[in-house]
Amino acid sequence: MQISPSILSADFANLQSELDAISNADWAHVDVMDNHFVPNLTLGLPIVEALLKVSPIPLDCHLMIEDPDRWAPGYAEAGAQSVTFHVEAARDPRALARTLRAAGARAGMAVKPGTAWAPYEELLPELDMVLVMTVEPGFGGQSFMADQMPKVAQVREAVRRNGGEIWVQVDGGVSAKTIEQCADAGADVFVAGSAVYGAESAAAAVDELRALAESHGHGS
Ligand SMILES: O=C(CO)[C@H](O)[C@H](O)COP(=O)(O)O
Ligand SMILES: [Co+2]
Repeated sequence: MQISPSILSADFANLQSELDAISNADWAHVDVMDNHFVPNLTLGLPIVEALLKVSPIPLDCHLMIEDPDRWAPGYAEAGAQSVTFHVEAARDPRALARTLRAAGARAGMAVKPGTAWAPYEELLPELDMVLVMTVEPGFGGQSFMADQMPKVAQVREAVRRNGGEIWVQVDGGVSAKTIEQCADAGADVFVAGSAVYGAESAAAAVDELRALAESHGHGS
């Protein structure tokens, strides 16, 4: 069970200290948005390169961008430890996942709430993580979509069948109120932005979320 706080809800003027505040987390989730794939603009490769130099924990880069086939490899080459692209935007997800792995990153593939999982199951051997979005991508602080839990369970079942060590991540509206149902459905990596950075102590929120997930996990 791993916790990946999203720095989307952090103070962008003080990202180094905001990363230090979650050094007890497993990953720092970095939401890259390009104003095209989603109607919001955050940060890109130069900022990720700067964060990689100072982060006490590895970076989990969630690319909400058009043309990830072109842009995602640069994040892996820069040293990002995990790079997740959206399958809706990728021209050749299989080749892209292979390129990310060859550059030394874990390869993640994300599916939006309206995207079915079944057509992509055959890509599992190329992947280290599947991200099931539990909000429409684009903004932090949105309401959790419990109707995505059957998809989380479907992905977990496919991972079991595939036999690989593939993580199942949920992202969007994850909090102390919603994390247990995600763990019950089969998620094992939990992104939380507002629930961590909106808390009085970000580190305490990370510990609380991890304890809740671990008490409900599927045991892998
Ligand atoms: O990818 C994202 C939005 O597209 C963010 O990672 C996500 O929304 C985290 O924020 P919160 O926990 O506040 O929902
Ligand atoms: Co995200």
